[in-house]
Amino acid sequence: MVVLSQHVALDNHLSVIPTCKPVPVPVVDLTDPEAKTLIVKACEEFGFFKVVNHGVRPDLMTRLEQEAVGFFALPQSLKNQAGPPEPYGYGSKRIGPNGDVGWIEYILLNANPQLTSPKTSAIFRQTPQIFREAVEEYMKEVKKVTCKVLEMVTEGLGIEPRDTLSKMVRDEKSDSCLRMNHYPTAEEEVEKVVKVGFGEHTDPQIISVLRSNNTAGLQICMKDGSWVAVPPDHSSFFINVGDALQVMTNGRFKSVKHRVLADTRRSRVSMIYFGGPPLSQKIAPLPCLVPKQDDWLYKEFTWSQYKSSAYKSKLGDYRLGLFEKQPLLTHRSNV
Ligand SMILES: C=C1C[C@]23C[C@@]1(O)CC[C@H]2[C@@]12CC[C@H](O)[C@@](C)(C(=O)O1)[C@H]2[C@@H]3C(=O)O
Ligand SMILES: O=C(O)CCC(=O)C(=O)O
Ligand SMILES: [Fe+2]
Repeated sequence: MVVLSQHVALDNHLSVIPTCKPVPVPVVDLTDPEAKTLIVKACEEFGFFKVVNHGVRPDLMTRLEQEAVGFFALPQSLKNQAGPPEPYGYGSKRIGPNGDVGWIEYILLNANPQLTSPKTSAIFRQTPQIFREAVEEYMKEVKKVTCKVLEMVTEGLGIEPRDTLSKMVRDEKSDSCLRMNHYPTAEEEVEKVVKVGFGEHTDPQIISVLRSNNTAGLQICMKDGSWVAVPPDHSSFFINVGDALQVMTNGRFKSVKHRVLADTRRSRVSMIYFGGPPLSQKIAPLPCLVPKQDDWLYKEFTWSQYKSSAYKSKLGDYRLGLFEKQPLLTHRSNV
């Protein structure tokens, strides 16, 4: 694998990074009786894996992709009517509220259909009814995959009841969202060096379920700090462990750092379902995994507290730092 060198500043805001070689990632067949064991192993080792035999119809995935491509092909002035995102709506180049930028345009939607915002309505005003239908149907299906994976996680870890995690996503107040990203093609800046589409970060939620077209670009960070390219596969889902799951497993699962580089020949279109808990949900290490509070690496917080602090952070910040417990001093009687 090519060792990555330092980022190079470009126009003061976009970075360029040399490419790195693709490596195979763990693949889990959801119909395999061993799936839950393989999922736990992948979450411990990588915080990332690919899922096949997930049960979502391919035509549903391609329909949503086509509709998203249709939206991104609209005149800029029309798309801008649905932006800037707050945080839902249409965004271009700017990611989040704190100055992050990327070679990207996107739509961010709340997964709860009752929580529409003016920006979200503007997206659906610009697009045919079939777009809204494709979004709704896709979200229903991808939510099932999310819950199935979470139930395999709890079973694999011996957590009871098995819906301990999935019920947070199934809850009608679950704070899940759907993001559709479009990374236009980008010329090579210098030899083998391309633009950053989405800078390195971890996802805040429980798990993220990603589907993309067959254009490369996604990279994940390994435990030793090296970056590896994930070969795209338009018929599979890629699962990321998010910060909330890292906390609930007391750090046994790692929230995977990842990023997207723009491709030089083809545009990339991805859609990611972020499975999140309700705002009032308390997040802490699960007592059945870590019964003694003294052993908890994190303080308890609500998802609402975590979200507010995440939205004050920059993309690449280590957001869990604020919620880590100070290591206990060993007991000394005469101090
Ligand atoms: C820079 C930011 C964008 C983000 C909110 C944040 O302040 C930090 C976390 C970012 C992230 C990463 C994963 C998802 O794409 C996202 C929707 C999320 O929940 O956290 C984005 C946020 C965003 O784009 O609004
Ligand atoms: O577009 C992708 O492939 C990944 C994007 C991502 O990491 C995100 O939206 O949080
Ligand atoms: Fe992400």
